[in-house]
Amino acid sequence: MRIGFIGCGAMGGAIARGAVAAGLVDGGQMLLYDSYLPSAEALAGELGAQVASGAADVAGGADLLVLAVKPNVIEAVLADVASHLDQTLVVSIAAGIPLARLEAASRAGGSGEVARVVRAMPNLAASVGQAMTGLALGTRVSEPEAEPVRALFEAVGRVAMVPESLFSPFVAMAGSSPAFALEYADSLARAGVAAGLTKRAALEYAAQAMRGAAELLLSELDKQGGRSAADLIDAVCSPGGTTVAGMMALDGAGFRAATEAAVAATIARDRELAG
Ligand SMILES: NC(=O)C1=CN([C@@H]2O[C@H](COP(=O)(O)OP(=O)(O)OC[C@H]3O[C@@H](n4cnc5c(N)ncnc54)[C@H](O)[C@@H]3O)[C@@H](O)[C@H]2O)C=CC1
Ligand SMILES: O=C(O)[C@@H]1CCC=N1
Repeated sequence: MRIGFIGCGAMGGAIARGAVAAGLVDGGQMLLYDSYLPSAEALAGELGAQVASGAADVAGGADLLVLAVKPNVIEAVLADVASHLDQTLVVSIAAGIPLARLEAASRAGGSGEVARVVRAMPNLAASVGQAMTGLALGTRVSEPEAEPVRALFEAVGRVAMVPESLFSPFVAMAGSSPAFALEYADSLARAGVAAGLTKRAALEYAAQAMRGAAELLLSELDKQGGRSAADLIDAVCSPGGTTVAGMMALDGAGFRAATEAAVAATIARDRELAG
């Protein structure tokens, strides 16, 4: 399978690196384009991939084309390459842009036919094989036909089929939430520094604890009748102990309310981008 990327920034790079690291494809099977050439060249140098001379060359030369550009340019980019997509399955990872708009852009730019498009919402952890990706299929793509897309994102993490009507909450849960989690890690570590730890050590302790908590929760969710997050919290909180004191301070400072506000703002912005 030849995979093409238009856009080699944070996410194009993360998915390309993750796919090569997982052994899904060889770097040599990748074709890269970015309007800022040094980005494509740097990624190609790292992965042994080829740099295309233009977006149309990537579109025509790939079985699977990942559009990893910002939401405000994706429709123009798709329209520009639409006449080269006869043999190509397209994946958009743009926040906010619905399949109907992507299909319309491909119809307008091509010969009047709608491209085969899949909408995906991965996250930055694709580069280390730990993304959570939601997928929704366009009108011309069946689940079996979307198998290469599923394989790409399974190589870089977990995958769920998500109804497009739920993409905005999915962005909040999985696309944007790595930033929320990192903000939590940084806040935890800053407090650790105030208590005398070095920032490097505090971040390592916090990150490993977060990884442990995440793996614990996933292992329970993967079991029939596994424990919930609340059950696991109860298992950490010894009666009269340290954790319950910390949990009550989190409640008092509005941790839940702050998290709910972050999710609501993310959903609102995603819907605003959808127009
Ligand atoms: N950053 C993240 O954690 C996530 C981002 N996304 C989505 O991924 C997409 C890309 O985001 P990032 O990688 O963060 O942005 P980025 O700014 O790091 O990368 C975008 C790349 O596209 C290039 N570019 C701009 N216009 C272009 C054009 N006309 N043709 C070819 N290349 C062009 C830029 O030079 C840049 O290298 C966005 O649509 C965003 O909504 C989705 C999930 C997570
Ligand atoms: O902030 C954004 O718009 C993108 C989408 C999800 C993560 N980053």
